[in-house]
Order: sequence, then structure tokens, then C-alpha cells
Amino acid sequence: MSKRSKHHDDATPDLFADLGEEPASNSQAPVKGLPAEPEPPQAAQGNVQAALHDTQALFALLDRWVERGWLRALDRALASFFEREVSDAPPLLLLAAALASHQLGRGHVCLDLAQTLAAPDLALSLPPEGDDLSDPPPLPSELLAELELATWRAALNHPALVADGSEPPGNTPLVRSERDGNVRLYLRRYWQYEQNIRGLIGARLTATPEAETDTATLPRALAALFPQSHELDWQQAACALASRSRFAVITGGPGTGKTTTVVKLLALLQALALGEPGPAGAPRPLRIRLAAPTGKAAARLNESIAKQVQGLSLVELAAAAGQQGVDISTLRDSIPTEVTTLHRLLGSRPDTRHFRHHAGNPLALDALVIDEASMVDIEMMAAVLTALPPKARLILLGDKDQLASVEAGAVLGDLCQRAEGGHYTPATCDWLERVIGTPIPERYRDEAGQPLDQAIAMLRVSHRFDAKSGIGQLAEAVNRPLGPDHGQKEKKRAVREIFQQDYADIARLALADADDPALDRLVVNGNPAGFANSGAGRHDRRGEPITPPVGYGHYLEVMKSARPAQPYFGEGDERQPYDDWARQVLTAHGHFQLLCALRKGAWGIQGLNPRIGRALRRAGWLKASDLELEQGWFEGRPVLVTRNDYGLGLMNGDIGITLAVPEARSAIDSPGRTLLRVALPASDGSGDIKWVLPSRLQAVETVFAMTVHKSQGSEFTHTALLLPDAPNPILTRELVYTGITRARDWLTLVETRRGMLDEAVTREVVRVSGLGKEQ
Ligand SMILES: Nc1ncnc2c1ncn2[C@@H]1O[C@H](COP(=O)(O)OP(=O)(O)OP(=O)(O)O)[C@@H](O)[C@H]1O
Repeated sequence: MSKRSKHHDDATPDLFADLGEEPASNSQAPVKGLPAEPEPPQAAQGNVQAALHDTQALFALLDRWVERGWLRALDRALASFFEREVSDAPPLLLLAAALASHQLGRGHVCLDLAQTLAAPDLALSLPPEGDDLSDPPPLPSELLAELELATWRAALNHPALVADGSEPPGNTPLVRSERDGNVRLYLRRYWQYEQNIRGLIGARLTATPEAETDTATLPRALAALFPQSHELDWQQAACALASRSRFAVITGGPGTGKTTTVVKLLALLQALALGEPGPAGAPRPLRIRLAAPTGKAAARLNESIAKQVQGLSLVELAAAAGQQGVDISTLRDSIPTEVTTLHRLLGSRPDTRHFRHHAGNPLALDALVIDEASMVDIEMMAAVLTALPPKARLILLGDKDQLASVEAGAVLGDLCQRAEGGHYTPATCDWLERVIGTPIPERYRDEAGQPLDQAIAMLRVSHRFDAKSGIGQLAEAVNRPLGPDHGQKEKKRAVREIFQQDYADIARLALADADDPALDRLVVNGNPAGFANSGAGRHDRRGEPITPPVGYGHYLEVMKSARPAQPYFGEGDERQPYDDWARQVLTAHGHFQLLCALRKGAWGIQGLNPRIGRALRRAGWLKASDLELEQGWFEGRPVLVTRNDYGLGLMNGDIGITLAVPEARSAIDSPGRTLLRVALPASDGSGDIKWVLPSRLQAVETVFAMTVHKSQGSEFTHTALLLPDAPNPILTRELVYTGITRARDWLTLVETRRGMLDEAVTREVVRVSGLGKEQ
């Protein structure tokens, strides 16, 4: 080991801090400060496998991948950094390092060597959006065709760069982990996140329970919250399981009652706390906080939780708790309804990835509920767990089948890998049967159930979509995993059949090309003609009529017809007419949203946004030049906030509408001219409106088209999901499922080429991580 750098003698270098973060797949720029590599040697052209033994040939190949957008410049720079620092690093190790780094940009926490050898081309961003795959560089499958796992694994034996994860912590930049016969390579930071999560959840799962509530109280309290039933009520079981553990997960598809269940759980926990004498004698309610990963998700939960708490009957629960029962209004007041974002909860600080709250300055709370937990990445989950006092409860809510965060790590999905089967031990089943009073079916029992299984409950009945709902049926068919008795053919047929059954709430639209006027009809008026009976005559479960599907013309019409007559904008209470107007326009905007998979190309948001703008202009709803539609401001422009802005109180995911308001702020100013302002709902769910000048908005984009990734945590009355016209690794069943489940009443599936739905629903996201395997 000749050239060991001083970095390796200090603390572990923060590799990403040194090199700067870059988005996945688009980074074509050369990395500053890197030495120019020599011209690609012939070896890389002729014999691609030379790159496995020859460092120069390897870097020449990596360069070609970077040029093409298959690999990030950042990933190649990392390998180059190691090569400079440690002269004897074998090319196979450098290749593994570049690929491990690349996985982070694609949501994977590590590189799984065996999986990479089994499907090498999945290790790169192949093809990046917009790549036509002509004249491709050698593929990873050509490079790795003859490589044996044992050879690759042996190349990772390099103590200066790679540590063995099972040994005491070292400070190498890479960590190798070998479990279940898998060899995984991590960048140390991500290995550490995974270790922290595993350790902190494990400690919560094995913690001795607090003084057990007396055996009669819990069943009484649960009976007070849930209607009597002879069959297992999963909501009640979830509530019971979560009440006895410091870590709990409640997962379920859309409308399965996650919010309903957690409200009852909070009421239960508070009733139990108020019914017991606290440490100082007097009962003390628990300090509970509610949080979500984005502002949008926080606002949505805020609204639904406040409604549910108001509607919750607490009379019986209050009577059931403690010796003499508890006071109803104290109990109701103790249930929190305010939802914050995780960033705000942890106290994010500008320009650093560190938070104000951490192990040394923990959060002051007894329980934390995180909604939409599927969107929480591994770094954030590690930060939350580290900042949580050891005795505090953590309750995660979310849909395990939704797309995970764009950042690395699919923590909820990993934790819930076995949720479907229950895997409750006989002890758990006996306890559950005792407290909820209904038998646990045999198929959910497992003598070998693990501690993590005992803390997870999956809600299985949708109360929003019934058997008559095409949206519900389609979501279920798309979500069903491939398996021995459900091959690609069966799955494609099952999905196709849903569209042949005349469900009233789903429509399918095939477009010939980007100019097809059918797309105009959809985005302008929602294309009701695509639905049975033009969308008329439907009723919801309470018998209330459902209005037919609309397009963007709806909110633009509200913008026009509800415009206030007041000739000045006003301050404070005087602004009421404009606030009311903005609220109406924002609500109307939530009635339709077009979702797509990609950012680039004619069928990505970049092509679709101006295309839709022009359609709305042709229909007379917008006045904007082509240039304004592409990159300017105009009245009616819907914008999506793409980065948190704490100064303005805006959260990533917030949607605002650009409105023209009088320049005059008071009755005495001379009225006349108007000014564009963006109206955004306050992220605290209060219903207040923020009016922001366009020039102050640093990170926004037009959102006539929104990517499915960005739509997570939102729902729209009519959702149109547009699939691109070429296969793409982004197009997976998780993406289609997430897109479909954003629809509340109406779903239009837009296809730009036949077969793309088949293609998408049979491709599954494989997330690589070491979580969820052996808690
Ligand atoms: N056990 C139940 N019986 C009848 N209706 C229910 C039940 N549980 C929930 N609901 C109703 O179903 C709807 C969806 O419930 P809820 O919002 O709790 O589900 P969710 O899983 O949180 O939904 P989302 O997918 O929006 O996160 C609500 O209108 C709720 O009142």
C-alpha cells in the first residue's frame, strides 16, 4: 500500500461534500479539478473486457458512459479519486465503486454484486431519457459477461478502501457487507445510515414494554373505538399492535383507513396516558407530533386529521380509560391535529445537511407519527431516528407499494417486505385475540415471526374504492406482483380486462402523436366523452352526486368568473375577496392533473407543459406568447415549488396559481393596472393564502404536466396518467400504481404507443438495500 492518502488517516472523508451533488443521469459536464484522461486506448474499443484489468481502459469506458449520460460524472470522479489516492486499487474495485456511487442517484443504497452480474445493464441509467440508443458504447453486460462473483469479491479486499461491515467500525470510504450469500458494496455514509436505522429500530422492538396497561383497560378502550365485529378488523389490530410497541408501521393502499386508524390510535394512547397517574402523580398527556416528508403531504394530513378528530366519538373511550374515566374535552384537546414537515420538525439549517435536533439535542416528544413514510429516504429516516429520544414511540404510516423517494433508500418498502403475510407469532396472536376479541386467521401466524413483523399491520380493505370502482380494481391489478402463478402474460391480461369492463370511473385515450387534438380535449375539458355516460349520473358512497370529469378549463373558468370586483388588492381583512377567489381557484385546480413519467422529450414535462399551454390558449383560456408559455409568467400559470424556501414559508411540492391582482393596495391608491402574483396555500393547512411576487420564487416550474414522482402525497379529482412512447427503466408497476392512486373520482390513462401499459406493469422496481432482511 504505497500512496495512502492523509484522508484515510483522518476521519472518513465526506465524499459527496468534496465532489458536489449532481442529479442522476444528466451529468455530462467534466468534473472540475480532475486530470485529463488519455485518449481511449484501442483496447477499450476492441476488447471491452480489458477494462476489468487495465485502469486506463476502465476510465476510457467510464468516460464514454458519462458522455452518454449512462453514468454520472460524479460516479466516475469518485473512482478517479480513489485511483489517485491509492495507486494499487484494482480496476474491478474502481468499477464497483463507480457503480455503487451511481446506484445512490437511482434510489439504491448499495451495489449488490451478484445482482449486478445477473443483470449488468440494470446497474447504469440505461437508456437515459431521450437517448435513442444509437451507436451505444459497450454495455455493462458485455463488460461483465465472463466475470465471476468470487473474482469481483476478491478485488474488494483492499483494507485502505474497503472495510468489512461485520468488523469494528473503521474509516474506509467503502464498506462491504456480506449476508445471506450477498455481497454488497456501500459508500460508508449510506452503510452508516442503514446501521443506525437497523440499530435504533431494533432497540425499540426489543425494549421492555412500559408498565403494561392493566389487562382490562386496553380491550375496553379498543372496544370503545371500533364497532363490534366477528371478523378480524385490521384497523383495530393495527391500533392494538401499535399501542404496545415503541416502533410501529401501519401500511395500506389508498383509502384503507390509515388516517382513521391513526386518529383512533392517538386517542387511545392519550386516553391511556390520561387514565394513569404520571411521574409526578397527576396524569400527563403524551407529547405527540405529526409530520410528513413534504409540505403538500403535511397539508393534506392536516386537513383530514382535523376533520376526523372533530368527528370522533370519545364518550365511550373516555369512560373506558383509567379508574374513573377521563375528561372528554381534555382528551379531545390532547389529540394533535397540526402536521409539520420533517425538515421543520428536525430544524433544518441552511447550507448544511445537519439538523438542529440530533442525538445530543433530541426532540422533546413522546410519540412521533410520520405520514407518507414511503417518501422518506434513508438519510432522513436515520436523522429522525437519531433525533428521537429512545423512549419515544415512532409510528410510520404509508403505502408500501408506492414509489419510494427519489433519493436513496426505500425504507418503508424494505421494512414492509413481509407485511402481506402477517407473520405474527403465537404469542402475538394470543395477545391480539385477547385484546381485540376476534381470532387471527391461521395464514397470518408464523412460529418463526421476527420482532419486526410483530410491529407491522397492513390494512387490507379500501373504504374509498369498492368492487364497482375501476380505479380500485385497476390499482389492485397493477399492484399484484408477478409470481409463479401470475406470470407476465396473466398480469397483462388482468390489467387489460379492467378496461373492457365498462367501469364508470376510468377511461383510456390513445394519442397518435403530440399534436393529436384528443389531448386538447382532455386538458381543456377533461374529455368526459371518454367515460361511460359522459361521466354523468354517478354518486359517491354517501349518495352525493359526483360531478363529471373536468380539465384545466375548469380552474381557468373559475379564475375568470369569480374574479373580485374590488378595484384594489387590500391588506389584512380587506384582502378577503382576493383570498377567497384564490382559494376557489386553487380548489378548482385540484380537480384535474395530468401526470407523466418523464421530464424530457415530447412526452415529458418539458414538452408537455408548452404543448398544454398552447391548447389552453387556442381554447381561449390563456393569453400568453409562445415564449411566455416556455419560460415566462402569465395569468393562470400553475407552478410547482421544487425546493423548500423557509424564508417564504414554501415547501417542495406546494402548488400555486399565478393571478393578476390590482396594483393598487388600498382604496385611495389610483386603481387601474394589475400585477401578477402567485397565490399559494399556506403549508400549515390553515387555509390562509400567501401572495408571492413571481420574481421572489427561486425554484418553481410550470405544472400543467407533473411527474408521478412529484405527485406523491397529492390526490386529484380527475387524474390523467400519460405513458411515454418508448420503453424506459423509469416506467415500472410502482410508478403506474402511484399514478393511478392519485385519482379520487376519475382516471384517464393516456397512451402514446400501444403496449406501453403492458410494458410498464410487468417491470418492477428492484431496490437494493440491506434493511428489512434481518431485523
Ligand atoms: N372502517 C371504516 N368504515 C367505513 N369507512 C371508513 C373506515 N375507515 C375509513 N373509512 C373512510 O374511508 C375514507 C378513507 O379513509 P382514510 O382517509 O382514513 O384512509 P387513508 O388510508 O388514510 O387514505 P389515503 O390513501 O388518502 O391516505 C374516509 O372517508 C374514511 O372516513
